[in-house]
Amino acid sequence: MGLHRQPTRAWTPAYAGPAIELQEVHRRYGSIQALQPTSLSIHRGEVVALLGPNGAGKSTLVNMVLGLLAPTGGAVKVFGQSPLEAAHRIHTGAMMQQVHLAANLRVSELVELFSSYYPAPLKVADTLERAGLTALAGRTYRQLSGGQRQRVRFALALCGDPALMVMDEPTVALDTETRRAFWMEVRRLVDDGRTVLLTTHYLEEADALADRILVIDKGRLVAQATPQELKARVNVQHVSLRTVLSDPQLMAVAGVRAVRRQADTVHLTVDGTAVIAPLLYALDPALQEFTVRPASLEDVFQGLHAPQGVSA
Ligand SMILES: Nc1ncnc2c1ncn2[C@@H]1O[C@H](COP(=O)(O)OP(=O)(O)OP(=O)(O)O)[C@@H](O)[C@H]1O
Repeated sequence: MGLHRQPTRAWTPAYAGPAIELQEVHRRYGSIQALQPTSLSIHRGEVVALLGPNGAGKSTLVNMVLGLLAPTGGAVKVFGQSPLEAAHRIHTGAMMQQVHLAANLRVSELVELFSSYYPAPLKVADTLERAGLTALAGRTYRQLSGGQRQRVRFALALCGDPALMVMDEPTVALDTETRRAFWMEVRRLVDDGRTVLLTTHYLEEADALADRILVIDKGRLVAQATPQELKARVNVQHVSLRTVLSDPQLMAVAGVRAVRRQADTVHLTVDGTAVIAPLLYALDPALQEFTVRPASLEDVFQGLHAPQGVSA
């Protein structure tokens, strides 16, 4: 309902500058340059998604923001302080992929325990509610499913009432419904001025959540844009079908940019805004196995590396 939400502003750091600032930050592991020199600024109250494939450098960047990893060079500032100092001052909450928690403790006990580490935690009942754990409060951690455990990790990151929430692939194994509920909760985090930095493989997630998407590939920041700007750059959809139509006939259909065949299936790259099904059915009423897939992360990278867009 939101009516009972408290304006929990006691944590707001006095510093008025950006929540996160990276200046020429880079990180090397031996001969591997995991992150090229990168400069960026994340403002307070912003939700920023770090999007990129496996090994792109997302966790490296996030770990440096959390002070878990030192940069090889450059400066990281969180609320104008060193990341460790910011974490120490309880400005930062971290939801990481791997955490080991006492399996025999109940959910409510875990939240109480973690809350006790902080000087001004949220009320345990509020934390449970915001993480969707109220009904599971009496279960032990051992009894929880993977998705439910993820919600516990979210609760433990939130319970200290941080100004900045950093989340590494927070929804990776969640079903669609739980993922959407989680997105709403993240939007709620920023309602009262929190800043959110999260990593994801899912374009859809970045689209639903982020004010700004940072695309990272092979350790390089290759784009910074709003979801709208990014999608406009990859304005394609993918259509598959079985049809008697020839390649020239398909290419002549409005919106079709490219045709590719794989065994009996035809794959079309189509303008993102085109409504193509009626046109194809008019030409081949017997067509089969028509499926549409929206633009993927793959397309984002293709679009970024080929500014002219997809061509036949
Ligand atoms: N401790 C380490 N020692 C050596 N190389 C590492 C180490 N950690 C990461 N790397 C390398 O640095 C690069 C970036 O890794 P990073 O974990 O930041 O990527 P990521 O974008 O988070 O990937 P994923 O989506 O798979 O989690 C990769 O090439 C990875 O193999």
